[in-house]
Amino acid sequence: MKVDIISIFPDYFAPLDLSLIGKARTTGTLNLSVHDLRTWTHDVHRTVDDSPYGGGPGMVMRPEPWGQALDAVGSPGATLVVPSPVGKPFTQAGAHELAGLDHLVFACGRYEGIDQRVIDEAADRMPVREVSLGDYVLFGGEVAVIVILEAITRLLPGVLGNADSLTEESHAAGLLEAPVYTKPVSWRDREVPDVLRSGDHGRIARWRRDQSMLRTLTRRPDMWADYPPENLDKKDRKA
Ligand SMILES: Oc1ccccc1-c1ccno1
Repeated sequence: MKVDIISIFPDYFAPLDLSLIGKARTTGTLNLSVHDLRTWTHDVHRTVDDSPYGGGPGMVMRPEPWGQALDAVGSPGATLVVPSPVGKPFTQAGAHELAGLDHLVFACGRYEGIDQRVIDEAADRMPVREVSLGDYVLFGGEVAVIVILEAITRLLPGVLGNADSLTEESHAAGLLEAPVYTKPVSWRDREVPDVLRSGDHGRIARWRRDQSMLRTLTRRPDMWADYPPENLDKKDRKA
């Protein structure tokens, strides 16, 4: 997968040299390039913002640098991803959708945002996805891109050592994952549930499923409401 990130703070992405994303870059699974938006400014001050038409607080990112940056970085198969407070909520399903694409271009907005014409003009020549990480406001899109890119990269073939992790994790099957335990069996007078030490794999699987459903029902009633009833055994329907 080819990924380009455009930002006025390219150094924000130094962490993407680390851990499994760094390994994905080394192996070629992820072909990642980070670009400084100011590359496409031509004034002595390398200006990327200006005051908003109609007045109001703060500054707006100018369209010219963004237009030239997207011209330079884009490709016929590119999808523009713009983290934004007004975007569609980003979900695991969205991560899977983006992970299946060939080329992602991430635009990191700052200040009060990017001139709307940049998004509109881009949408005339490529798919555009405005995505929100949640109902809160950040300084800019850089942190959101790191989150989105991590969610995508772990879905790419060969990145996770054990692909089974992807099928049992939270949100993978529409449920929150069950609690996990490891050694020691007793810690500060708290014991690992006996069922997990029983060796009875059928019983363990049932216990984990029950725990997943209970967690989802109690912590995410919104997810529980969407959980397909056909996925529930008769025993569960009474829950
Ligand atoms: O608050 C933001 C500012 C810039 C870019 C993205 C965001 C945001 C907030 C929530 N999800 O994305």
